Amino acid sequence: MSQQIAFIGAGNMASAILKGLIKQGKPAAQVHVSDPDSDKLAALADEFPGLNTYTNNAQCVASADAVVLAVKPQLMATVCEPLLSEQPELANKLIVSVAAGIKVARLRALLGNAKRVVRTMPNTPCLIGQGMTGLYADEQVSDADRDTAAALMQAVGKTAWVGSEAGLNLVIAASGSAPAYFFMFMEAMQKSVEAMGLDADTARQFVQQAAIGSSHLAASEMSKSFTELTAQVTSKGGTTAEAVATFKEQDLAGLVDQAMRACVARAEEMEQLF
Ligand SMILES: NC(=O)C1=CN([C@@H]2O[C@H](COP(=O)(O)OP(=O)(O)OC[C@H]3O[C@@H](n4cnc5c(N)ncnc54)[C@H](O)[C@@H]3O)[C@@H](O)[C@H]2O)C=CC1
Ligand SMILES: O=C(O)[C@@H]1CCC=N1
Repeated sequence: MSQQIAFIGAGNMASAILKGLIKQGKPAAQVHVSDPDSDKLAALADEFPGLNTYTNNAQCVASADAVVLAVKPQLMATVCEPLLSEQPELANKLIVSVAAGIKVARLRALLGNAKRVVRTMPNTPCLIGQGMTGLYADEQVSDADRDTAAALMQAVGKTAWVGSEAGLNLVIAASGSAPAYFFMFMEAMQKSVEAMGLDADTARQFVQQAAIGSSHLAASEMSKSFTELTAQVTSKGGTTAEAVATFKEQDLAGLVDQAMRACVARAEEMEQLF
């Protein structure tokens, strides 16, 4: 990929993706990033000599072949409208959005009826190259552009296409927002054993390694369902059975379902708002 790639916004997601790209061998000189926060830009420029940094979005996209929109959804309209008026060529470039809740049709409307729009939904494990990104594009987007967008996100983890735009909101619930659920669960486990007497560092170490080991085990045993993997831990009349029974009595699955549905509902609401 020898294209010039521009990132609008130098926050968590943009910096994760651009770091992944450069670590994979893309010359920093082919990467452009803009943000009003010059401290963020300076930190990235220190880490990646040759990286092109800007506080002006229009300058950032001027020579770009592909533009990654990585600002908060609430800001998308206020970022895109002046950018398009200063750089009308933007409408002809490949646009890759990482924003939740901004549909392709809305992005096209904000970007002068741009055809080449790909929506993506990454997650924060992209920061360490362990991300998972869902991608969606409609029939107006060429295979070459799809490949470019997927290659960008593959710099920071795995990717999968979803067949419908509504499916991307389900990816938000299952993956984009999901690190927060796992961290909350881990925190609740840590706090509980701390309250029962384990020191905080030891508690975190055990909970964290249990999570890492469990997810690696699940990934290495793809033929086993999560139910089967749970059964493998659960001795009849033993300790796990008591914990599992408590989760079932308290309807953990129902609670998770409610949270996932609230997440999807907010994504749908954002589609109307922004
Ligand atoms: N954080 C997450 O777990 C995920 C976030 N996303 C999406 O990624 C997008 C960015 O989120 P984060 O990276 O978490 O946010 P962030 O707050 O870390 O980054 C946003 C960046 O945009 C910059 N910015 C603000 N105004 C700007 C402007 N006018 N022009 C250029 N840059 C401007 C901010 O200074 C900040 O550095 C959002 O749309 C979000 O929906 C998608 C998947 C996961
Ligand atoms: O909370 C959010 O809206 C973004 C999208 C997925 C993760 N963070």
